Amino acid sequence: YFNVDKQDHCFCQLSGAIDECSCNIDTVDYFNNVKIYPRLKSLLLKDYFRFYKVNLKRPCPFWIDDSKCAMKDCHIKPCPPEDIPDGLKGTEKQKRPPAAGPHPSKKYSKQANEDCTEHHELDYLNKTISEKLQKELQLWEAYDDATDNFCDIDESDEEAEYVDLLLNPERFTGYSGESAHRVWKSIYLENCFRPKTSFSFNPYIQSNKLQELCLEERVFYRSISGLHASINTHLCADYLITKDNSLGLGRAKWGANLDEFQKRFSPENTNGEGPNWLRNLYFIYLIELRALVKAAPYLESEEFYTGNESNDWDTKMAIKDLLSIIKSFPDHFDETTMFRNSEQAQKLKYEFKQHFRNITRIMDCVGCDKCRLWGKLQTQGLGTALKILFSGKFDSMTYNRSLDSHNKKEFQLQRNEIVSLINAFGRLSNSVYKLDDFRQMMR
Ligand SMILES: Cc1cc2nc3c(=O)[nH]c(=O)nc-3n(C[C@H](O)[C@H](O)[C@H](O)COP(=O)(O)OP(=O)(O)OC[C@H]3O[C@@H](n4cnc5c(N)ncnc54)[C@H](O)[C@@H]3O)c2cc1C
Repeated sequence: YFNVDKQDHCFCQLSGAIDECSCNIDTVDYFNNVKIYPRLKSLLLKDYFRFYKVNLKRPCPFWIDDSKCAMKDCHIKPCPPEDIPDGLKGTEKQKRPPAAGPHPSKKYSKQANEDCTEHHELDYLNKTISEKLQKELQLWEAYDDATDNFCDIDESDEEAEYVDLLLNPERFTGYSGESAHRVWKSIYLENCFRPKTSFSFNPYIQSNKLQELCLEERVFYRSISGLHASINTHLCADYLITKDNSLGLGRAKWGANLDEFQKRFSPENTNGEGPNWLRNLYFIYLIELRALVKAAPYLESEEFYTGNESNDWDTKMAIKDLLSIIKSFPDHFDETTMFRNSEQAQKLKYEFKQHFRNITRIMDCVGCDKCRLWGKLQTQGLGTALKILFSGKFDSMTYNRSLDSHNKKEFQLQRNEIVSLINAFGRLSNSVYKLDDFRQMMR
């Protein structure tokens, strides 16, 4: 009578409070499945969010990747130019922020000083700025923006192309083996903070060692592990069911694969870790949810321009509606407990950012185009969320204040950052929703 069905193991440990947060799994399940998921599902069909600009040809900066994806379906179909809304073609004029090198002020400070010495009347505060200096200031601003970023931004990269995300859904691709493991290994081994007593021969981190890490380090690990859990949930939820190759992939049958899900997440198959990984999925969900509420004043004033007035208006209204629901969530993640004041905290924040940037670069080593596309999009989305939470630029926004153009400029997010943020959150929302399907299938 008390025997818990063995099949239910992935879920019986998945209840109660979410680590580092004050809310629990059931609250998120209900909030997501009933309120967020249906809204995001229709929002992500809109043109503004559908086209993502990305360079999938960047070589892996860390090793030579000679992998081949196991399936033909790994390939990406880039968008024919005529399918891209006119308004989006115009965004290419945005400038790529200079890559972090020496601060431009170093390069320009001598010149700037020379300009200033011309105005030496003692009390006179000259507020005019020469055209030349204005250009320099813009460059400084762009530099500051670039150093706030948690990712390298592809948008203005000359080789970047628009990809229609609806034509290239994230699902099972067969990408696995040495190449996939090398990417995950390198993420956990070199780019996640590691507990001191973790075994050097095991690149993966055991959950019972996490208490050896400080809060910020745990947050970093849980976010990455949550992203990994989300990717693997998707490949189980949208699996190639019909293996008959004669059907051709266009006509193949896709659907949920419960065995695959249990293989990846049941405690028996994962040394007890599966439920912790799923818990981390809820954690990253809360991180991105909080970022959205923090950036709400900015997003509410965004035009979502694609050149089609009525579509753009619908998108704007759908975003407002989504954000009003997100604001009603009772128990948001509290990022103010992180990176508190001390000099050491600043150093930690710097490391956090560097580690994360490295992870976004590792995405260029993913040896399957479709996985690379979604890997890049989701890490950029998470990077944008972290920038919103920790750059300090979004701290002083209040919900009631509509942003004037000056304010807006100060908090500038590029189109691709917005697209990746909402799509990445859409992926997490979809994973939480799909977990419920698996839960039902096990009953
Ligand atoms: C960026 C990226 C994107 C991918 N996208 C896709 C895709 O769209 N479709 C597709 O079919 N495949 C995709 N893959 C491949 C997929 O994630 C797996 O790597 C592959 O299916 C092999 O799975 P595996 O069981 O060997 O374990 P992997 O998922 O490769 O995991 C390796 C090891 O990591 C540990 N681990 C597993 N999950 C977690 C977690 N959540 N948290 C912490 N540690 C964990 C375990 O010890 C495991 O043995 C992607 C891989 C990468 C790197």
